[in-house]
Amino acid sequence: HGWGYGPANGPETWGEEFPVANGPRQSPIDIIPKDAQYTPSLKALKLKYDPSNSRGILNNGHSFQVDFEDDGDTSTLTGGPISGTYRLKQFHFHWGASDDRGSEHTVNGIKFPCELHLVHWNTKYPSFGEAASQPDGLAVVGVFLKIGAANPRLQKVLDALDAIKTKGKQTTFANFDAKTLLPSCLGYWTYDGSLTTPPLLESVTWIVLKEPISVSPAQMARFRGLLFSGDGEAPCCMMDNYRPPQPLKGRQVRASFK
Ligand SMILES: NS(=O)(=O)c1nccs1
Ligand SMILES: [Zn+2]
Repeated sequence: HGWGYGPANGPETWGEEFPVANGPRQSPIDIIPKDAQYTPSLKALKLKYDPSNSRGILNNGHSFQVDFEDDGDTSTLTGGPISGTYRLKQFHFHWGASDDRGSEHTVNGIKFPCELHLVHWNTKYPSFGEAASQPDGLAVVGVFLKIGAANPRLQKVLDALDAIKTKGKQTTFANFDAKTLLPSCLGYWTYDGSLTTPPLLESVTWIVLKEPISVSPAQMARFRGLLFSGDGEAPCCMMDNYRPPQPLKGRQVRASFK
């Protein structure tokens, strides 16, 4: 059986098959705002997403993701700490079994109940796969979800989950504007890191937004209705699908805001 989040195949075991798990630029990390270097030369994030690029929503057995058509430069990330143009490939979430945990990045050791990742790849490379093996290949925007009022922007995503309950299920997911999932303020922390799931490739420029978006307890319960397991297998609830913070190993975290 492959990697997962259980006692036998979870984050503490990933280094056996993926030795980079103990590398110099692993993610996520604990962000300590007072240790972040305010860098006025950091540009504002420019996110231009075309809703017509959304394709489908898939339960991949580790999380669920919304996939985007990335054959052209219609849904892109530019500005921020990166140079060039990065294309939106997919977004997905990580969450906990209860509202006291679930995020991958933490802030002053505080865990959020959920974290959204918008995954982009550098168009200087021919494909996502190629980019994923390059030190400047990927840029992931992380957004914290904080318990509060129900978030109407999540509704379309949540309503699609009943159709992808088990591993491998997917359904069409058209005309979704990923921009609606972003908070109003785009202030961010940024650092050099990795994928937080195997193969844990050290190719990600992380851009973690300071302002969370809201999610209600009832909405969180719907994430937890998904299954890690496939149709006909013993049902295993999809929750606690997060990697804990990794050693900073001397890396600097920069802030786009004071
Ligand atoms: N959780 S993550 O955004 O670092 C990621 N892992 C694999 C593809 S994208
Ligand atoms: Zn992720």
